[in-house]
Amino acid sequence: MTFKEAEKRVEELSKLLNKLDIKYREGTPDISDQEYDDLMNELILLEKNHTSLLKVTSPSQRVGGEPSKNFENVAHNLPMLSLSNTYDKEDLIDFNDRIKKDLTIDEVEYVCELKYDGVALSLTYENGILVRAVTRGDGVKGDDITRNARTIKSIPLQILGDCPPILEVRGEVFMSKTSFEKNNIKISEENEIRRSKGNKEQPLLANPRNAAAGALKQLDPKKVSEKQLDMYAYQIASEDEKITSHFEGLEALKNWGFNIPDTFEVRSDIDEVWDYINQWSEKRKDLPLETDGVVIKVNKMELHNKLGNTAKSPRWAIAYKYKAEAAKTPLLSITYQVGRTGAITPVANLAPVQLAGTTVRRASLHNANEIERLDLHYEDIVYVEKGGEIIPKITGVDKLARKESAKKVEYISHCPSCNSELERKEGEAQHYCRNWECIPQIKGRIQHFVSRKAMNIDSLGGETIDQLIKIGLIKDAGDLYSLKPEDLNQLDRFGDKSISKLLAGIEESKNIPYEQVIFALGIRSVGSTISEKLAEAFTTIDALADASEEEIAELYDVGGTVAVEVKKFFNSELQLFFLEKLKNAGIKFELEKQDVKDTLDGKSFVCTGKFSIYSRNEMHAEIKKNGGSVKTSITKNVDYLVAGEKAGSKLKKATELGITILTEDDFAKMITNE
Ligand SMILES: NC(=O)c1ccc[n+]([C@@H]2O[C@H](COP(=O)([O-])OP(=O)(O)OC[C@H]3O[C@@H](n4cnc5c(N)ncnc54)[C@H](O)[C@@H]3O)[C@@H](O)[C@H]2O)c1
Ligand SMILES: [Zn+2]
Repeated sequence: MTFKEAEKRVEELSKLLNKLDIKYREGTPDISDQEYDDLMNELILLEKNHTSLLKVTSPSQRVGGEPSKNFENVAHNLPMLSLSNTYDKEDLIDFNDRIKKDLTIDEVEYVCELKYDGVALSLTYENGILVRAVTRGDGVKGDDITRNARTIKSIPLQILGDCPPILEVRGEVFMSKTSFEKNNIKISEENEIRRSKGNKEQPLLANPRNAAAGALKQLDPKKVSEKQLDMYAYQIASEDEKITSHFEGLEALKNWGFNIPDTFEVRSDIDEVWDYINQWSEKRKDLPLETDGVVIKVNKMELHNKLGNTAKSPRWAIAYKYKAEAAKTPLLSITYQVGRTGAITPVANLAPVQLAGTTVRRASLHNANEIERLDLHYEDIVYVEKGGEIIPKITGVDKLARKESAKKVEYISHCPSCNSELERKEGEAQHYCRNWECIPQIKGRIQHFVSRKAMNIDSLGGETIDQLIKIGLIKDAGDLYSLKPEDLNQLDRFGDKSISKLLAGIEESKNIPYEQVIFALGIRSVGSTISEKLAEAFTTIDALADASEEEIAELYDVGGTVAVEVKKFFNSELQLFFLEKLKNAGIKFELEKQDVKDTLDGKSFVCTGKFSIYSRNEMHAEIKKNGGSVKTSITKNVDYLVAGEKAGSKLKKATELGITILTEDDFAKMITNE
């Protein structure tokens, strides 16, 4: 490579790495970590061979991100560095050889720790009290997020026992796999409500690391606490003569009350380090948090000082990273699936590739925007990664491998099943087929109807539904209730046992409670949470059918979109025909009364302000459980206003209208009949 070529490549790589950093921090990396690290290593090598090309602004010289404008920026006592990293055993051997040579010693003892996948945080304690928590930022200065850090349970606010008057501890803040899942379930549930109100949905958390970073930067400490973050400490960064080894440091941290996992170990040479790496390569998947490698640190503190740091990382440590669960494979074709609501989902068919122990053949593409975002072309080589979902995700495209003749993927304009023209509303991501009789939609509606959270007829599988539709035995789920044994005899591979099992399942579904029946109807925007709310408010199907749009929209957490969809459903001839069949079959179209007490005697309530005993949702649930109803706005028909702290305009209006005002205590007494 000539100097000119090297210069050009350095510039190219710097630009690319800067761009990739931004996408990575946003939680939507364009490429896998390993590929990023390969590009970084290429840059480092070029800069090493052509020292005049090395600029202080190069990505190779920079640590992490930038401090943000939302928090006070604080300079670190000692810079918070990154770690040099490798995916190869060879590099570990080189690392060990170099240390031995530099220090002219024969043996080096190491401590191995797992590399926790989160964000670095520095904690300062003065006389044992936590006074400051600062993020890594650009390595020199970071964000003061002390208030947020205090909400993390595994961060001690006060040190146990004796400690130096000034103590700086560094560690990794992370979101456990369980919290990550819980947080995403919560977002999905909240999205159901947002959707129902026609509000914008919140994106799901991309991965635990990104989620932890995002949570730490919330401005409201209460929001941080809700995210259930954790922290593992991994280093004492302040002077402490008593501590002569990293191992002793970790033990001291443990005794002072820090959270230290018991996965760290002392290893007496590099071969033993390699054993540790192998030992954890699979086992780490059972740990409560994501880890992406092993950090290998020289044990003796005195050697740390002798070895010192580079601009970006300490010379006494290295990270060995496990190869990411990502793969590269050609895109073969795209299939467009039609869901029960007519929504179209594009799915990428891939050349089979091994990923995290399974063979991957398909990946979800979500919608036209996603295809656009990836700038996907036919025959592209794509990167697939396995996240939390079952179906892997395409994270990027190898644009360098793209053939010049490759054509951009154009989204379909007509339904792949019935050929109706597709519709896409302004501002919506999804395309829809609007043909009611489109076969996959019929099948989807029936599958939804029999699903576990709906009518729970698990003896009816997808293939059987296909056959029943094909033979013409069913057009909708209502027809299931008139199926006879002799009808089912016509099905392939469906013996007497299967027949009686299916019929029994159908029969049992007549006991499914009303709120689940509402969900089973498959009204758009009506998920299981909304179904429960509708069932509580309109205790029979006729009451629901007769409810006005305003009455539905007025229900707490329900909103306009649901109201429109419910009305649309009950105004549709086709749906009325379907309902008639269900009615004749004896499906439960009424709420069972046993759970409802009549303590509140049908009175209506509005709740406003901040409460200390109940959350708003709990209070609403109590009202309904005790036979009252919940309204969202004050009118003269409201019986009570329960006013918490900072009640505001509703309190004023209620007072003007002479509505009885209750405190939270009054309310609690009322429902406990005190
Ligand atoms: N895919 C992409 O597009 C993309 C883009 C940018 C960065 N990245 C990835 O991010 C890396 C750079 O991030 P980085 O600078 O935070 O480096 P890093 O995350 O690879 O390593 C340094 C960090 O490891 C953490 N750590 C975890 N466990 C530790 C332990 N036991 N002891 C000490 N430290 C521990 C510390 O917080 C430390 O700051 C790159 O190497 C790359 O893999 C990927
Ligand atoms: Zn169609």
